[in-house]
Amino acid sequence: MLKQIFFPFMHDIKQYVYIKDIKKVYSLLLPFMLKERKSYLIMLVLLGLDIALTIAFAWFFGSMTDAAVQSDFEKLKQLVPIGIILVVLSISSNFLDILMETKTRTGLKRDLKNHLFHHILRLPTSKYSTSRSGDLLSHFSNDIHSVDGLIGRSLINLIRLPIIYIAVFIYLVNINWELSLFSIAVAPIALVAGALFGWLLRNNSRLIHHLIGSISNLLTETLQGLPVIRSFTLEKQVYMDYKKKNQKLYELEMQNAKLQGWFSSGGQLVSSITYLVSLCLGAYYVSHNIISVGALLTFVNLVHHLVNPLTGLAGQWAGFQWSVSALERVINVLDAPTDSTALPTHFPIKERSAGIEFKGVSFCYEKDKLVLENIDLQIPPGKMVAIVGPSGAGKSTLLNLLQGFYLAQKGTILLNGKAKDDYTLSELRSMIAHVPQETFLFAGTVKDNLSLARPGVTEKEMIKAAKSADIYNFIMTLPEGFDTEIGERGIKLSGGQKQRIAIARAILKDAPILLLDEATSALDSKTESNIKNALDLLKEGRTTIIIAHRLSTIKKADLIVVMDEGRIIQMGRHAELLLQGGLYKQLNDMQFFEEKKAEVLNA
Ligand SMILES: Nc1ncnc2c1ncn2[C@@H]1O[C@H](COP(=O)(O)OP(=O)(O)OP(=O)(O)O)[C@@H](O)[C@H]1O
Repeated sequence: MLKQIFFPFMHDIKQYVYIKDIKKVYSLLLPFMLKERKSYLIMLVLLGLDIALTIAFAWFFGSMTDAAVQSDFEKLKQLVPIGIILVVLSISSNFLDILMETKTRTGLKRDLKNHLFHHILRLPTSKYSTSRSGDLLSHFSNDIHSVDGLIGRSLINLIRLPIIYIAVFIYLVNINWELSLFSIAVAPIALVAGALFGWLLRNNSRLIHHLIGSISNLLTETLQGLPVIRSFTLEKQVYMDYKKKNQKLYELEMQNAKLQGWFSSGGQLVSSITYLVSLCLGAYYVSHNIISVGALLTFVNLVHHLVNPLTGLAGQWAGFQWSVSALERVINVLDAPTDSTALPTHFPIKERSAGIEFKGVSFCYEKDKLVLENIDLQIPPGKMVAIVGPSGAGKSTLLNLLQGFYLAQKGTILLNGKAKDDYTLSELRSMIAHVPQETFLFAGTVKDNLSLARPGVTEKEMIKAAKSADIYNFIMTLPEGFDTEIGERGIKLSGGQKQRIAIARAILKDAPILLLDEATSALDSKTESNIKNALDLLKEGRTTIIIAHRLSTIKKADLIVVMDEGRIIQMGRHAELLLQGGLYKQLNDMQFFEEKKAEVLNA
């Protein structure tokens, strides 16, 4: 209550100083700073030396002037070597300071980037579906680079400026206390102006960092979706959008520049007035023999160290705010819980196959929107199960849960009788080879993409897998065979060729569980039947779950599971299900009719 009466602005001040945010950013930075503690220690020693040198130089100029005015050549001779020592010390400490500062700053940013990348790689799939890759990229390209205001020179300056202020003030009081008191009269003005400036700049900085993220999103999405942009003639629209955002960024940056300009000019005005008035007052004191000419020179030399720390400190504060607002965005990502503490890596699996069991599994991506409802499914080791059903029935979601991309809200999934969550992510994912609906190939050669399957894939194994996936002959027609570059995301290949390379990659993984999600959807019937034998061979002994819309490909499955609206509505073998009637028979009849129609039309 008393606090409210006597300090009614306390709440605002707290908000304005952002102690909580500063604590938060430094609790993130501290371990990285501690790693660079040796360099920081050297910088602190150099800081002490710098302060001593500042005062020593001022004293030196004053003494030289007095000796010159008094024609004291003996004193001048004594002062020259001191001057040389001061210059050598200053140059050496400056060199070492630049080296140490760069080392801490770049070393810390390197470690922070590694830490962020390590964290992003472990984020759950659900987090990726709510983040945009452009935003994530801008954390590396912009936000971490903006952290300079919290580390390195800026941090040392935040310590240096108040110390130099006090040291210089004490030294000046010894020369003339009236002059010194006048010189610090501007302190409150400079502090208030600096703080206000810092606050304005922080708000602006937030907007700029956010906008840079948004521009990065637009660029990545444009480059990834170029074919769509071209076919829908969206070039002009995208360009206008980009231009608008770029203009906004320009305006915000100009606003920042204006703020800095105003502040810097204000600072200059204050320091010039202080400087001039001290000079006039000093000249008056010299003319009345109160101080010597040398003392006046020392005073004038040092007085800007009384004004500059105040404006300088506020300038550092502004840089500090810029960095805090950038790091806040990084902290938002780092605050998100991860799937595992270690990065998943290849784990050698001995088993040839594995039993899978879904026990009362229910799942929703978004709250209260059930996508899977009470799924009970048992797949003995080495068996092949096909999942069919209309689009959106939840078939791929079942595979997502099995691979631990998402966690079921209810029920358990067992692998070889052991709960899926009791396996490490390395063990779980090494047990499964997955050919997803959308093939993703990396930029690089065919060989690069195939060797991702597992460590130590041999050339012989690669050729065998390529033959099984019916892609070997095609690879041999490429200019450099397996060493041919296939472009970003495999852009130089057709959909079917990409899919066959993905199948070859899954074959090479040699995992006990094989998941094929519409793995042959982009293939023509002839190619599909060519690789059918290979897939049959591959399935042998392994537990296979296959999602297919073309029912002809799954007739031989040990079990066919029919899904609709997140539930299993039918289960059995092909013939049994046809006898049962229901959705499976409807789907089958529809496809039979379509195939017949196509045959008649082609005849
Ligand atoms: N990441 C996600 N976030 C939110 N909802 C999702 C997500 N992925 C899928 N869904 C929703 O979950 C439901 C089931 O999707 P799923 O991909 O499992 O269907 P599917 O049976 O495999 O369909 P298709 O045969 O078309 O591939 C759909 O309604 C879909 O909109």
